[in-house]
Amino acid sequence: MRQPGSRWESARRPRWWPCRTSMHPQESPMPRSAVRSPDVIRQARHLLRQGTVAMDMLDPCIGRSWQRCLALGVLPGGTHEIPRLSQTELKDLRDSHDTLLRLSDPLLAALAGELKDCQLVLTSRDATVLKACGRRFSLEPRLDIAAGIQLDERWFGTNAPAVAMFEKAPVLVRSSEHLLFPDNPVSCVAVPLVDPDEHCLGILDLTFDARHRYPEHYLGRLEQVARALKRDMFIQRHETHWVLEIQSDVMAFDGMGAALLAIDEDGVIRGHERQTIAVLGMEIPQGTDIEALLGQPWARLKRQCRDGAELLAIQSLSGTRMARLHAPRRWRGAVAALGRSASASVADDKGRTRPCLDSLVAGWEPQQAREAWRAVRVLKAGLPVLLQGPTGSGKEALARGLHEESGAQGPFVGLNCAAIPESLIEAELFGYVEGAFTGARKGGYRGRLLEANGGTLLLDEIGDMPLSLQARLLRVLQEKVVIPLGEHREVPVTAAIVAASHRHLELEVASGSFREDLYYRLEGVVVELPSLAQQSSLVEQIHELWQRLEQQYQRRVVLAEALLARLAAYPWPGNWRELQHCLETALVGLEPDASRLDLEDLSPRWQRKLMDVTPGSLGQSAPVRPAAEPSDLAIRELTLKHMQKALAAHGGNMSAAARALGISRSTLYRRLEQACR
Ligand SMILES: Nc1ncnc2c1ncn2[C@@H]1O[C@H](COP(=O)(O)OP(=O)(O)OP(=O)(O)O)[C@@H](O)[C@H]1O
Repeated sequence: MRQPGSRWESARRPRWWPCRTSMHPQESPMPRSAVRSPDVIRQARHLLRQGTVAMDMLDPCIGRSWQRCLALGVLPGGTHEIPRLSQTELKDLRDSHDTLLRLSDPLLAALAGELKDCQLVLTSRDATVLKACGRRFSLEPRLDIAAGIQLDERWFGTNAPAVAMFEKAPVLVRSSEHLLFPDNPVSCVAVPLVDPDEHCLGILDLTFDARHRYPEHYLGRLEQVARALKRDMFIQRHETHWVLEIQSDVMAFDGMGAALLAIDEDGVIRGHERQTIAVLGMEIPQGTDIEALLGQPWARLKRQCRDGAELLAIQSLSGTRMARLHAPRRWRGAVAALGRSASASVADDKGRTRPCLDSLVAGWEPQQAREAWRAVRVLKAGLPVLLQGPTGSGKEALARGLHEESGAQGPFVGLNCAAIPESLIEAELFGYVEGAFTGARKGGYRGRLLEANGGTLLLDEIGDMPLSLQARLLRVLQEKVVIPLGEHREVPVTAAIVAASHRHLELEVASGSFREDLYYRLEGVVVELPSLAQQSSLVEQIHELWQRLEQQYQRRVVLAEALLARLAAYPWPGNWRELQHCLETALVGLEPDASRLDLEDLSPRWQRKLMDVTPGSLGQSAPVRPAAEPSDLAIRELTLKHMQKALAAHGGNMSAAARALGISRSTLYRRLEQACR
């Protein structure tokens, strides 16, 4: 384990230039401005040919690299081949760096989209290229930087990933400092990527035109990415905890010098990142109470986070600090990462995020939404509710939302009455004892009703339940007891029942296929789910769904405005299911490095469908949804969302966000101002 203060702890060093880690006053008596100038480096190369590394003329980390190369006999003028891994070796290497590749993917995709004129290179811990994307500079073929090439100094001489690996610090290598290839017109910056324990995972490198005047900006951007990766890993490691990210400085919002604390539900600190001690200027023993540290009620901080006030001002020993509270995964949705309320969605056990009740009813008429909230209260009181709506309108999603909102401690259990043969529904629902019938499981089966005890049972497509079972179900609802098949005694049922159907049950009653008495028992609260075409804020809803998908697939992709407008104008006959399928396939089918989704990126079938619908023709294509006409307000909302998203994706950097949106910085300012008016 490395000690605090080791060179991996890049975020603790002051941000000055050049090569802050390796600069040592005694080593470089020349004025700082002179070191690294092309003339001085030329003189140093001249001396190198005579076997001397002129440390006083070079940036110290470059000087050390030249010394290593000299000792290895790697000298300018060589034309040898540079080793590359075979496909099998490369696959093995990539497999052994799986975590790095997976976690860095969304960050690199965003960076590649932002820095189009650069080449972005991710290497292994020993500087072998795992992945290269972005611009390709036309260098000699043997220098072509592609996956599998080994950038070890033994072959490649001085280069940024290898120097960063040795120095364990961010580095800049200017074109003429590349020992073997001084005439290549590219400079490079590289940073080590480390995990929260300061273990090196790999190196991130950016190669760019040597004429660029401010290479340190590139280095700063890479440091931000390295920091974000480390933070994401910490948060992921503590996914059941709250993570409080405290900025080192009240004015700093880039997260570079932040302290990270993992806190449990009761406010007890369960872990912290190494640099936290330095940032807060104090030891933090495990088990410390966060309230004692901050002098602020923990419950209030959590509430603020749930209410969406993610950026918090907190008091610490050294004064006011800005902090960000990340909710545990149970609460966290994609939106949380992008600066919205953390309670808009919940994650299921497969890591997919699901909308919560608030967000499910966001586009509904107020009266319909009120019924959904009434249903929560009714369920809490132990009475059944009925959900009715067209296929794909989200009945099951709503049932889950009601269950979560009701605060039930037991599980959510579903039974689709249309999906199981009539002969099996009875056993599935009511359970049975061992030997109750031929083929009964050894030990019997509790049945879904009892499995859901203390929680919620969704009886989906209840209109398909056989009439004979409807009578038994009615008894369960009235008496709150069940008699499993082959059993003689009654077993209490404490599950709340949600029934759902796409059929109009009142009509089914009239036609005799649904029992009238059961219908009356269920119709106390009927929530009618609107079709997607009847919902008002479709733009917003598509946005939220997109963010959830981004979270699920760990990608950051901007949805082009023109495409979003078309999606919002499409009538979606298959409702949420169709919309979700369209967006999900679009996202997973997108090139791994793409950072934006346009109409042209969709499958030809979807392109054709969406081409036929324009926001202008919306009135004709979806007459039932006049509210979805892209009003000024909707367009303003859409624009604001897009800009906010781009800003969040680029850590608040206006220039980078403007570039990603394809507009100038001043236009971005102007549009933000207009949208917020
Ligand atoms: N408000 C919503 N926001 C985003 N996705 C939703 C929403 N509602 C439903 N979905 C998604 O749409 C799909 C269909 O939803 P669900 O199964 O709940 O519909 P349903 O009405 O029960 O369908 P069916 O009548 O065919 O059983 C699911 O993948 C669900 O996650």
